Amino acid sequence: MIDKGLDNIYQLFTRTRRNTENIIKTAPVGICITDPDGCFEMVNAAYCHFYGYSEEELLGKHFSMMIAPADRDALTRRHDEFIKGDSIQDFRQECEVRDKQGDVHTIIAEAARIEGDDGRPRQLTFIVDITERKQLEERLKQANERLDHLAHRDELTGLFNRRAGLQRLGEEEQRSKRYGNALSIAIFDLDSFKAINDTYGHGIGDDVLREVTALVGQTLRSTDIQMRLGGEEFLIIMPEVDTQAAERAMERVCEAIADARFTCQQIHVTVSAGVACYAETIHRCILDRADGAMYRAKEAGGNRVVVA
Ligand SMILES: Nc1nc2c(ncn2[C@@H]2O[C@H](COP(=O)(O)OP(=O)(O)OP(=O)(O)O)[C@@H](O)[C@H]2O)c(=O)[nH]1
Repeated sequence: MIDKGLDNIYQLFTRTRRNTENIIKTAPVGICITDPDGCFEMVNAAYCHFYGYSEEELLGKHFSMMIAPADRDALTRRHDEFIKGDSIQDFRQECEVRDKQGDVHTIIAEAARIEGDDGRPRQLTFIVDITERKQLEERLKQANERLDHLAHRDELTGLFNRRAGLQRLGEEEQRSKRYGNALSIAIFDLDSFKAINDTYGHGIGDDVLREVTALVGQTLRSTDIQMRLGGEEFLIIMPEVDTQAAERAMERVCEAIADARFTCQQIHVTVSAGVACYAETIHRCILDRADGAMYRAKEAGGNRVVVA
């Protein structure tokens, strides 16, 4: 009677062990066990299939053979600390790995510390392939960046477009009002640009716009923001710059442009600029004041700066 009971328990124990082994073998996720030195002690079929190695090729080898070189040292250290440490019982990490063919995949590795039959700790790791999800995320990110670029940037010059520029101006005006910082703007426009288009063609006209704005960007401070209002008219926002400094900056811009020659046609270009400073007490919009000053610069013959 007693023997029969023990026999049943033994059968149950054997069946449970077989079931556990079968679950690990047939699990659709890659599972491995690494010893305290980081060498494979067990790999299941999904693990071997994912990496393209046979079980014999993996057992006894160090797990870092699959890790991308850039992550290898950090993950080996992490494995060793995880095996040694007693505070962290499990961890989850995203990393890049390479299969036998050299193809790169992104995986999420989730690990738990278990005790081996020799009483020493082991790392039990489950891996999930997230390569497709990562690629999709990357494509989505690029598409969003492109959309963002199209919505806020001028295609020809790469500068902020009118909508983004005016929004930025509104933000800078609010900041100036709140903190009492100086804020100047300048509007500049290429003189007789129509004649350039008419003489050299629209394509060269486009090149002139690109090259002139690039030169203006180099002449300004990195904190100044240049944007295209439309056509050959541009706005520069100069946060924390007073009227005199803004006037000097625009005179430098005018000079730099007049001294340069643009495109393969060596075209001489001049600009007219109007400068205005933000002041709460003046109710006329800063943009209109700069625009008015710019037209006075044009009327006075161009290639000059007028302060509103
Ligand atoms: N190539 C090119 N030309 C443009 C672009 N946008 C506007 N234009 C041209 O810019 C010229 C602007 O002409 P006007 O408004 O008469 O100005 P202007 O000839 O510079 O004369 P002033 O401003 O009085 O000095 C027109 O010929 C437009 O076709 C562009 O993106 N590329």
